[in-house]
Amino acid sequence: MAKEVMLHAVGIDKQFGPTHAVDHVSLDFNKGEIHALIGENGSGKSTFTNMLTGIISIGEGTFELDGERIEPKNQVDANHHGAAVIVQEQGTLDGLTVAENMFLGDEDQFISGGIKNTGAMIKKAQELLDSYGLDYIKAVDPIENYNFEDRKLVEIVKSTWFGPKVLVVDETTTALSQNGRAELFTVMNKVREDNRTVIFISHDMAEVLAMSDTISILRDGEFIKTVSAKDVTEDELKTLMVGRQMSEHYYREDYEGSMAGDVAISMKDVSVPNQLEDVSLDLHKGEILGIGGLSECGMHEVGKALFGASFERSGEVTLADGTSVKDINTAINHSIAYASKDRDNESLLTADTIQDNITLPSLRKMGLPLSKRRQKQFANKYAKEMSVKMVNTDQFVSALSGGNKQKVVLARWLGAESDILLLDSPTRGIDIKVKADIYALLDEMRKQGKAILVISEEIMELIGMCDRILVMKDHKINGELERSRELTEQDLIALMV
Ligand SMILES: Nc1ncnc2c1ncn2[C@@H]1O[C@H](COP(=O)(O)OP(=O)(O)OP(=O)(O)O)[C@@H](O)[C@H]1O
Repeated sequence: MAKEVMLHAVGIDKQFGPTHAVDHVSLDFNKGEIHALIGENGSGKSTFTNMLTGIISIGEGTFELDGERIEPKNQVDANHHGAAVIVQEQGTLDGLTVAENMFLGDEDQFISGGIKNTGAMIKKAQELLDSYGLDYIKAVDPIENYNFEDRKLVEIVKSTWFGPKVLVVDETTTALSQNGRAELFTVMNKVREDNRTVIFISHDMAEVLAMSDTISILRDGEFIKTVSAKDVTEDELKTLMVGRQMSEHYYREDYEGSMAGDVAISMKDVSVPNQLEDVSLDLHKGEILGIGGLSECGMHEVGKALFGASFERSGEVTLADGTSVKDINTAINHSIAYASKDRDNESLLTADTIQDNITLPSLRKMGLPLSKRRQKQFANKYAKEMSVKMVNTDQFVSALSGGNKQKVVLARWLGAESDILLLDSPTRGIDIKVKADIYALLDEMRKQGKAILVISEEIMELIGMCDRILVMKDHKINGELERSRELTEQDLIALMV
């Protein structure tokens, strides 16, 4: 039976100054399907869907949703027309409760006689959270009480409870752990079963093939092709995205024992309330140490604790020379790099330029007086090394695509020539081509004797890149696995649950 079209996009176009982000794209999305939109970083995926969901205005072209032409003025307006989005970065606002975030712009339903019935709003929000199995999240709490993943789960409820006709899931999976992903996939499948539509943006080709019915490819803002998921392989998709054949190599290929040297940094009996309980570990020079686990296991706090960025930390973090790392300043002064999972809030100065972001921890090294020309050369060198897709380094970081922001974070620490790298979700939102480059870079740094910690939700990344993997459960280390050809996803999962 021929499928009915849910969303008919004709000649959709957007330019940002010299950047032609979306170039006259015409595309149909059917009812009852999960339709993946794939392409390299900066290929225009988010710009296309942001026009549909009211985050930015439409440059040119028309969207017809279920027979109605829509031109959303903002996200709330888009919701009212049946288009919703779960964004790549933080989609909830500080300073509001969970309930207020869920009904932001839609509070009218709780107002009668000019008075807002807050109790009714909290009750409805809690009922919705409970119905998604998220009863541990309290509608009445300030949203700041919750971590990045929980806030994403709130956003999933916020974006779907009213049954949107089209739901955009923009590179959300990599912000979630295994159980968070399962929750998201349940929601996506439900949208499909209800004969509505999901537009699914992801850089994980295995996930794209497993989840979607149809796949459309964008390259440099242009529409390339739509294929049926059952007729295409991962390699064919990669070739379509990149425009040339990709090499087979991806992860490290050596399995002959680790080259690990002396301990570079260690943590002993470190506890952080509700996050870590008596965690001890050694990170050696010349090794990549992986940390994995399910959400709430505390793994993201390990990076923060080592970087001196935890609140209320007890226990010791010590460098090889005996220095105790108690705060961020000490960490930076001793050449420690840290990339947070919450990129926009904790890793980047989004209101500053690419140059400022890249040079920040290296300014002292450049010496006084600070030469503008040197700073520019420095930023250019490392932005180029990470293939940041940009107009130039004077561009604001806020104007970059998600994956390109992540490249700026990595360019900064590459430039700082840090000896210890603490990388939380280092390839989050990064396309396959750059991912391969980052893996090669990590391997090179390891060979140079740098100590590298990789905290990751990507089990294959941990298996493929790490010399050792510590698996966490309930805020403690639950087991250690050595690098081996025989290691499987199941070995890690068994220690996570
Ligand atoms: N507000 C903006 N101002 C200037 N340029 C922008 C802006 N938003 C996006 N761009 C540019 O438009 C292009 C497309 O970006 P977009 O975010 O749509 O890519 P994407 O395919 O979603 O990438 P990613 O996979 O990294 O999320 C990029 O070159 C980006 O730098």
